[in-house]
Amino acid sequence: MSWLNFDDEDDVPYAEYADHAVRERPNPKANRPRTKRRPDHADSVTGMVTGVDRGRYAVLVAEGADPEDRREREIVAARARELRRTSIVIGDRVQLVGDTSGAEGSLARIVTVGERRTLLRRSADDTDRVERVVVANADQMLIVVASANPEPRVRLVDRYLVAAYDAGIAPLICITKTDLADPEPFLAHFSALEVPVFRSAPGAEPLAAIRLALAGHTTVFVGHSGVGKSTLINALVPDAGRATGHVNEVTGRGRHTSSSSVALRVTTPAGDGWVVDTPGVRSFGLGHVTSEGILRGFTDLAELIDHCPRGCSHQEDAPDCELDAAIADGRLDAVGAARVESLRRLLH
Ligand SMILES: Nc1nc2c(ncn2[C@@H]2O[C@H](COP(=O)(O)OP(=O)(O)OP(=O)(O)O)[C@@H](O)[C@H]2O)c(=O)[nH]1
Ligand SMILES: [Zn+2]
Repeated sequence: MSWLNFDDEDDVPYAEYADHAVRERPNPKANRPRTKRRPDHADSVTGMVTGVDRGRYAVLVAEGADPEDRREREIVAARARELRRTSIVIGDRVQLVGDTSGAEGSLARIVTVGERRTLLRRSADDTDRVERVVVANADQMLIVVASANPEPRVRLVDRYLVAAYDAGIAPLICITKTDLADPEPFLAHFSALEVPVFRSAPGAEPLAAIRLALAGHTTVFVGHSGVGKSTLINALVPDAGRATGHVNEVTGRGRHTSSSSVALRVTTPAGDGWVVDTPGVRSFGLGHVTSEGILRGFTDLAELIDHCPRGCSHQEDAPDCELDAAIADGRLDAVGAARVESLRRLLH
């Protein structure tokens, strides 16, 4: 049940939710406005969004979270009209009213979206400033990349790292298909970052180590198509079919489910964790990230950048950029120089 509360804020007071609380419209036909009902939604139930599909949300209510009905259960809900313009995503903590029994065919109503601890965002591309929310309240990102087939791309991993650091999410890397190619030359690009790395091959999947890293966390899995992300998730969550919050399964709407994001519970000897799969997320534009945010993705260069002239753009043409000096005098080796190149491409 601990997944419901963040470890350092057990028993989130109701006021924490007030920001996004629904303001009920006065009922013009009644003598008194409906807002007289106080406190608002006192009978609401709190849960976590585990699936989203076309205006329907799967919300998991933890065991004991509802004093009236202590069962853990998955509830299908729609959003209250007042929340029409509020995005509700996987990982959101929401409050529900209406039929919260979770019985087949029942539909509850989301009336409040809780304050988000983190928000992983992306843009369609780097020029697009409209951000799309990928997941709320994740505290880790597992970047899945293959040693070969598809060929690993430094630039894509850089993007994931920037998005993670910008959102305050701790990155992890899992490199798959180490049976097909030596992963070390690729991993060398990231060795200075101190990001935990898992190496995986058929029959030698580091499942125990990954499970340990997932316990007590909400981890969003990202990766290019074909890297083996689904293979990994199926191995980590064998009963994914039952535990998922795929709204489609619940609502019976016949839509191909593999493109919708979902939160899956992973049970480990060290406690439960949540895995968020994002199969529909193909591009990872960073149009919404500031250059400071991008720099946060390059912690290995931070010390050098501290010595740059004030207001340095760190671009190729920047006068006296410390990054150029470090490449010239050998403080940065070939891998370091490649990191600078990555940074400069992202800063464009
Ligand atoms: N050789 C090798 N093949 C692997 C490994 N892991 C996964 N594969 C294969 O790679 C292919 C793609 O794996 P998936 O798990 O479907 O990849 P995915 O990342 O989920 O891809 P999408 O479903 O397109 O998002 C499958 O044929 C897997 O059997 C590995 O460690 N080594
Ligand atoms: Zn500079």
